[in-house]
Amino acid sequence: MKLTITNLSKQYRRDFFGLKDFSLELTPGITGLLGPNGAGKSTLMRILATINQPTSGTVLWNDVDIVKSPDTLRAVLGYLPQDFGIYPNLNAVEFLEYMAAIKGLDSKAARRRIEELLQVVNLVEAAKRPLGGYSGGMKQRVGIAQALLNDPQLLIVDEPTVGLDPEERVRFRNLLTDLSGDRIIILSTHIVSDVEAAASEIVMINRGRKLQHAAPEQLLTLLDGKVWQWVISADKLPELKREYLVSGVLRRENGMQVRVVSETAPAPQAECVAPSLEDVYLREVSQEGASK
Ligand SMILES: Nc1ncnc2c1ncn2[C@@H]1O[C@H](COP(=O)(O)OP(=O)(O)OP(=O)(O)O)[C@@H](O)[C@H]1O
Repeated sequence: MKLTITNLSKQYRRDFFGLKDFSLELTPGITGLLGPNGAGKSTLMRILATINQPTSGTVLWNDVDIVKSPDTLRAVLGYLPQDFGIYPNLNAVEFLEYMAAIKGLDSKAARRRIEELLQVVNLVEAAKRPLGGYSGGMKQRVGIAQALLNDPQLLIVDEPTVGLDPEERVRFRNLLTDLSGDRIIILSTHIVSDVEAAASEIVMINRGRKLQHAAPEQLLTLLDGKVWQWVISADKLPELKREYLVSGVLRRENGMQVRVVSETAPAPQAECVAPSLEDVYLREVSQEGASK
């Protein structure tokens, strides 16, 4: 089972590409697609979900071209789009039955699958309540349930934690981890903590281009010996930000504890600390365009 993306580009205007020369090979497990707003994440996911067509490049699902033969992938695809709309007057069972019918599932098999899925997403008790009264997290769990109706081999979830409170976000992350098994899951987000625990591989993207693709622990090694921490007085912060990439600031009793990414010690009292994925992400996004 593999998804092979080669030199994929999507041109929106004469001088603007939403995605540019993007190549990637994915195998089972969770891949976190991490990038700021407007980076090109949805553009990529909509092409992979066979909703949009690329301007150039290819996507192969087990060596079959998904642009020429979209149905091969559609049969085994689950997709939770960013702007997933629910029907507020339907309850979860009615909604899932409706989605199963759209997907062409046999109604008896669908009923069994819906019962199973309501357990998986922990919505058995709320199953007969109208979706309009659900919390953000519950709506996203119904969204995942509809994406899982056909037991997909490729599951694409686009910014699923937007609008969720911290507890719901953790619950949703755990749910995805439980689902990983023998399928390819692509999870897009601009929030580092959404992917650092769950994803076995992370792809960083900005301005339509791939910046990095590696396991989280490999990415951390990029900044070994390059993250520094010390305390400064608050009035020195603007100057520090002009000169260095400041990846974190914490208020302390004796001033501001700053975290800085720098090749060499930025101050005599700066202590070298272990890099975080957030440091790597900020460095990649800020360095992009500059020479590395
Ligand atoms: N249909 C379109 N026509 C023109 N430009 C578009 C279109 N769709 C997206 N874009 C632009 O392409 C770029 C990438 O957008 P995309 O939605 O893929 O980013 P994203 O990483 O998913 O960010 P967000 O989370 O903010 O949606 C953005 O600059 C966006 O404005």
